[in-house]
Amino acid sequence: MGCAKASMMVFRQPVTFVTGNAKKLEEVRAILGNSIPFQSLQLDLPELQGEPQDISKEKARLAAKQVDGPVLVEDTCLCYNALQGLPGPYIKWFLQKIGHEGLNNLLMAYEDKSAYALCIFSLALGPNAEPITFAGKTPGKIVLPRGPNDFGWDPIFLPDGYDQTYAEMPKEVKNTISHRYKALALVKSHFAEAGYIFKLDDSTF
Ligand SMILES: O=P(O)(O)OP(=O)(O)OP(=O)(O)OC[C@H]1O[C@@H](n2cnc3c(O)ncnc32)[C@H](O)[C@@H]1O
Ligand SMILES: [Mg+2]
Repeated sequence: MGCAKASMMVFRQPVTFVTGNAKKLEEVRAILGNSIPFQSLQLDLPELQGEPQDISKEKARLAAKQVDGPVLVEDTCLCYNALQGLPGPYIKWFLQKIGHEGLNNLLMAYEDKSAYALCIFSLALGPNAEPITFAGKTPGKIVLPRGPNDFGWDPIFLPDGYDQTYAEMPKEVKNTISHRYKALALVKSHFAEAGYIFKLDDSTF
C-alpha cells in the first residue's frame, strides 16, 4: 500500500472482508457484486463490549493488524426501543442463550415492540489507519418467529412497511432494504468518491 498523492491511495491487495459468519459474507457478496475489489477471510474476531460504533472500529483495527492491509468488517446489532437499544451489540449471546422465544419474551412487559436492525461497517485502510465507519439502520418490530431459520434473528424481525419477516421475504428483497444494504450503499459511495486505486496483478481497478 502506498500514497501517490494526498487524495489518491494505491493498493496492491484487495480489501479483505473479515468475518466468522458465512451468512453475512453471502449477503455482502450479493450486495457488493464486483463494485469493490474484495476478498474474504474467515476469522473469529473477539466479541467486544461498548457502543456499536466503537465496537466496529476496534474490530477493524484488530483485523487490519492480522491482515496487514486494507480491511472491511461489520458489527450487527438488534436494538429494542423499549429497552433503550438493548440487546444491541450483545444480540449474538442473547440469541444463542434464549433463542427467538426468549427474544420475544423480553418485550412481554412492554407494549412497544418496535426495534431496529443496525449494521456498522468499518473500513481500515491499513494497520495504523483510523477506521472509517458506515452505518445502516432498518426499523421494524419484533414478532413471533416466521419463515426459515437460516440466519440469526431474521425470523423475528418484521421490517416496517412489509408483511413478511426478513426470513420469509426473498433474499433479493432483504438485500435491497436491509441494515446491511444501507450501510454498504455508503461504503460503495465512499469507494466511488475516495479515489482509491487498486493495482492487482498488473490490472488496475
Ligand atoms: O465475525 P463476525 O462478523 O463478528 O460475525 P458474528 O456472527 O459474530 O456477528 P456479530 O458479532 O455482528 O453479531 C451479530 C449477531 O446477529 C446475527 N446477525 C447478523 N446479521 C444478521 C441479519 O442480517 N439477520 C439476522 N441475524 C443477523 C449474527 O448471526 C450474530 O448472532
Ligand atoms: Mg462477532
